[in-house]
Amino acid sequence: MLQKFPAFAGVPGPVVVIVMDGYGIPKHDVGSAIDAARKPTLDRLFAQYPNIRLRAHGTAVGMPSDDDMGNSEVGHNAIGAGQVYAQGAALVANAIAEGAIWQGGAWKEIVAGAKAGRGVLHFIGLFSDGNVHSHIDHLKAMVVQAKAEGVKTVRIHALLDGRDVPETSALEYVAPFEAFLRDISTGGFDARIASGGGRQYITMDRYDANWPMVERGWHTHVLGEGPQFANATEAVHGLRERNPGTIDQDLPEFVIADNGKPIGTIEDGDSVVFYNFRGDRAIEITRAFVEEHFTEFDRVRTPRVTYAGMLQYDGDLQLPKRFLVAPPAIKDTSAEWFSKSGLAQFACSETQKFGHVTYFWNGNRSNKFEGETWQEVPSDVVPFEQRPWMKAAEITDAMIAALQSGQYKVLRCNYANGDMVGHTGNFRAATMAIEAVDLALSRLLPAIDAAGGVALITADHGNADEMFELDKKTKQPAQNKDGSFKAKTAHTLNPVPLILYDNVSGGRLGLAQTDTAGLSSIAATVANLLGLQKHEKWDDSVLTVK
Ligand SMILES: O=C(O)[C@@H](CO)OP(=O)(O)O
Ligand SMILES: [Mn+2]
Ligand SMILES: [Mn+2]
Repeated sequence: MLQKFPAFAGVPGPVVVIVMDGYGIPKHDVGSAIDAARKPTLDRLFAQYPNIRLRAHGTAVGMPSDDDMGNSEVGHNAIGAGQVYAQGAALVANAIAEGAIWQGGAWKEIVAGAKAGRGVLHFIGLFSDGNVHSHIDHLKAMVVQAKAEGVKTVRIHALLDGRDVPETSALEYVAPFEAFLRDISTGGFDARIASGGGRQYITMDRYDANWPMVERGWHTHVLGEGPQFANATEAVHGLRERNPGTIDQDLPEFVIADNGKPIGTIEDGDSVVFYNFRGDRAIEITRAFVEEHFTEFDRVRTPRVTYAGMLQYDGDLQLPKRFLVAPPAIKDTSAEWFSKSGLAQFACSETQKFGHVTYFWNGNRSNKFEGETWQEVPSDVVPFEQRPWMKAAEITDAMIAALQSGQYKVLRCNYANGDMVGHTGNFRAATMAIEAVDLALSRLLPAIDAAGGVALITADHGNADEMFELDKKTKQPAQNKDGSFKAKTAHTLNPVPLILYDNVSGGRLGLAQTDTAGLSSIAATVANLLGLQKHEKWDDSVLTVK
């Protein structure tokens, strides 16, 4: 049990944490869909309620450097755990720098597995330096090491990004990498990109939102089915010609073939490394490779392979069993300790962010703690610029019902809009996304008042706050040749707000802006609002009490 907090007995009603995914505090008003949005509720909150800025990127959320933007995994881990752990990006980079990864049993089995079969090692993963799901430098190091250890053939299945990096930057990664592979393919070693496609079109679905994406990925990588090209550079050019205006993340699949024969189908006895370190978009394809009885789609042919994830993606399900680097051991999360303190908790989001408020929140674990209720609102399967309101209204309905039930003392939800629509690069839709969240808040907050509760309104990282690429030199929005601004689809480095919506303490409660205030300050702040002290492992609360 958490101890009583002497300074404050706790609010009479529930404490609600509202995460506005992808809502950063903009530095530039040009290109900020948040500034452009009409948002009377948020404007009123910023004007009338205590609010501070929280660090949500870089080392404040366990990323290797402060040049790394935040993302949902590290953000929700930090919010839920109240602690900052060195995250996958940092753990893998260190394991490679120190060579520990090559000493691990999993890497040895991957190499031995490939050598015992046809000598083929496949790498599947996100092909960029975004450092949200993966980093291309990790892939490069593994290819070099595989050659050094006598693997004969490497085949890479490259998921084009354009979501964590500029929207049409694929060739900046593909062309130099193909040159590198050509250079290293000497002395009987043969390494090539064998297949690929846009990350939002094949393979990298999450939270069971769109299994046909994964099925397309399987057909591409494993079975070698799809439009054929001579190499990946030509594939990107060719797919762009055939799909004008389509940005990298949405490009269709491609297969590299010699004389009509795919060069990289996955066969019995091969080894396969899925080299993303982040789990949400790695779990479904991993299941397709490792599950004996698999019913999500017809695999047609199921090669017997030695499979490893870069990390273990789900600690409860042990998925996958073989992994190259141990994931952060996230312990003593807020949900665990609120549960041990006998508090009933409610978590809600739509499919696209459901795992964020459950699995990431609870330290990459798919099991509930006692007293937790999770509610998923099914997401639409559409390009979200076409429906920027997404499921904000339905999430709000579910939250209001949970509040009215009187059953829950701690509630949390995530509104996906600012992020998912921000990733489309569509400025007008992103302003509507923020307006949808504002409207949702205007309905949710009165229900919190009626329950005698308070809310902490925050975000996990920025996105809609910068919808244009900034020129690297001038730091001003970059322009296309025709004078239009270059759309930006990635997250930002901006801080996020923390607003304390409190109509119950009579002005006793406030928030302290400290230099270290970050997403990991939220768990302790929630505890204090509940009249409890923080767990000793959690970072300090930012609540002030008069
Ligand atoms: O869509 C995703 O996978 C990432 C961006 O790569 O966004 P978020 O971290 O907000 O989930
Ligand atoms: Mn997010
Ligand atoms: Mn995002």
